Amino acid sequence: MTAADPVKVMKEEVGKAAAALVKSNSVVGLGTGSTTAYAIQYIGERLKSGELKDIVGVPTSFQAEVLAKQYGIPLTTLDAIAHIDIAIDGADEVDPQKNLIKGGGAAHTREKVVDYLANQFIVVIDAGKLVDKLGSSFAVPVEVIPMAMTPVMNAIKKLGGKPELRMGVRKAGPVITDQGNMVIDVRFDDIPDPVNLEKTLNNIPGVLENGIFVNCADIVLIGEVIDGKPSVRQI
Ligand SMILES: O=C(CO)[C@H](O)[C@H](O)COP(=O)(O)O
Repeated sequence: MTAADPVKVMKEEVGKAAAALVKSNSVVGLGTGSTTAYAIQYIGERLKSGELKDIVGVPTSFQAEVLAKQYGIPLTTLDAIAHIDIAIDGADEVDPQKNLIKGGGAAHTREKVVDYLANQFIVVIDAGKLVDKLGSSFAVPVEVIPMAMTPVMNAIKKLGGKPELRMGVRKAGPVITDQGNMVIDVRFDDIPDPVNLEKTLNNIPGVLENGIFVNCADIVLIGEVIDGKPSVRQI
């Protein structure tokens, strides 16, 4: 028998813990990525068992929509609801102030809309996503409308960033977002002020949204494996 992948174990454990926080009669923002996929699965299982009743989901991506349908979670849109009670979403980096870099799945634009609207935003990560400073291990994803690609890249270089167009895997050419745009991944040697960088990037004409999320996460659930046993702690 092969040993279970510890990162997968952490993701499942933390996804399950987040799903347990969802209450009946609520509107739930459904995030994107492999960790949130477990939360969606367990929300679906709680619905199926009757433990959870009358919830509707707001998906943050095509992936979340497909998974929600697969696990029997009814869906709605932002036009049909007055608020979102809770959103569950992953992250690529989390700093001690609970600022995030998101967008590893190129879904950060819709994720930002849904996660910021939620009364409670729960971030689900494995312990490897914790960093002292944002940008230490992950580039900042920036969604750009295709005709503005070159001027946006030039503007980013002037800010000291190193931009790289995200390319598809098992697809020739760039990654195309759910909105039909492209993603530039930007490495910064240092991000001393994430609040300011988020605004500065979004002010470049042609940028739709970037993956820095500040002052937004309420709870971060962290999946860990300690002495071979999976556990979840929160900050
Ligand atoms: O921001 C995201 C997608 O745009 C994801 O939430 C983030 O990339 C984390 O993904 P995973 O849980 O697969 O590590």
